[in-house]
Amino acid sequence: GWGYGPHNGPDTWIESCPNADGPRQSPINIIPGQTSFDPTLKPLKLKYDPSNSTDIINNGHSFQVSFLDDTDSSTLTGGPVTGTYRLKQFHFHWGASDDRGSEHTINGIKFPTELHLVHWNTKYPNFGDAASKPDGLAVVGVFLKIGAANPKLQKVIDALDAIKTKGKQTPFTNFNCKTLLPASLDYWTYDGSLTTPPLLESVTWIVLKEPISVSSAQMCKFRSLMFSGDGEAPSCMQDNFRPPQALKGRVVRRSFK
Ligand SMILES: NS(=O)(=O)c1cccc(NC(=O)NCCCCO)c1
Ligand SMILES: [Zn+2]
Repeated sequence: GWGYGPHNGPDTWIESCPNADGPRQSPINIIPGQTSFDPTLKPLKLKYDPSNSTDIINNGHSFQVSFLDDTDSSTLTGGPVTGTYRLKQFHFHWGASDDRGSEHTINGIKFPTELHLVHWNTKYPNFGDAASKPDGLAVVGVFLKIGAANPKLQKVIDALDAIKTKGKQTPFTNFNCKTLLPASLDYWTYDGSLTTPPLLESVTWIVLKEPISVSSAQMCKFRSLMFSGDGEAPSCMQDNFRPPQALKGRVVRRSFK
């Protein structure tokens, strides 16, 4: 199946995923000087209930923390979206070294890792259905830059030992996602897609301008995960990012002057 290696990486995805060269693919390079301030954009409203987190899993492409999404207790409203989007999961993308790893870039600058908080539109019955609709998903992207160790990440980092290989999962309760957000919720927004196959063009992207911090040592812990499962040829989970895709005439709006 698809992956991030030389034989199954992003440049090969077009072979089995025709969306790969579609009109609204993600990620993109954001050029702040070419974005358009939109005064009609509302403030982003993120409400996260720590009791909704359930478990953390190594899915062979990243690790993700999943949430109970049977009520409106963890939601995204306002911002560029209409209606209510429920938090489903969050995950990260990162590099083999601190000089790369993010999927979105700013003026061509790569961050060492990028957090994705994935939400689905409650006008649809569930995530899977929403993922096939043009207004089905909203993903908040948060850049992380190298600095002091981020204590808010430590609970995630400490759980990684239990999910080293593909398919492993472990309970992960009472996690407050709010602690992973920067002080400012200023954002860029554009119409895009999932950044992994099936590359569905159903995502309203909301990329926060302000990064949060992560230390090099914490990044090493991310890189200790494996793409491979037990009994498979070992392969370190790193460079699990898709590079920026063509803008194809899309406008990137910003919520801040
Ligand atoms: N990286 S991302 O665009 O935020 C994103 C968000 C939600 C789902 C996905 N991709 C997928 O679910 N792909 C299906 C197979 C992935 C293995 O679990 C990507
Ligand atoms: Zn992602």
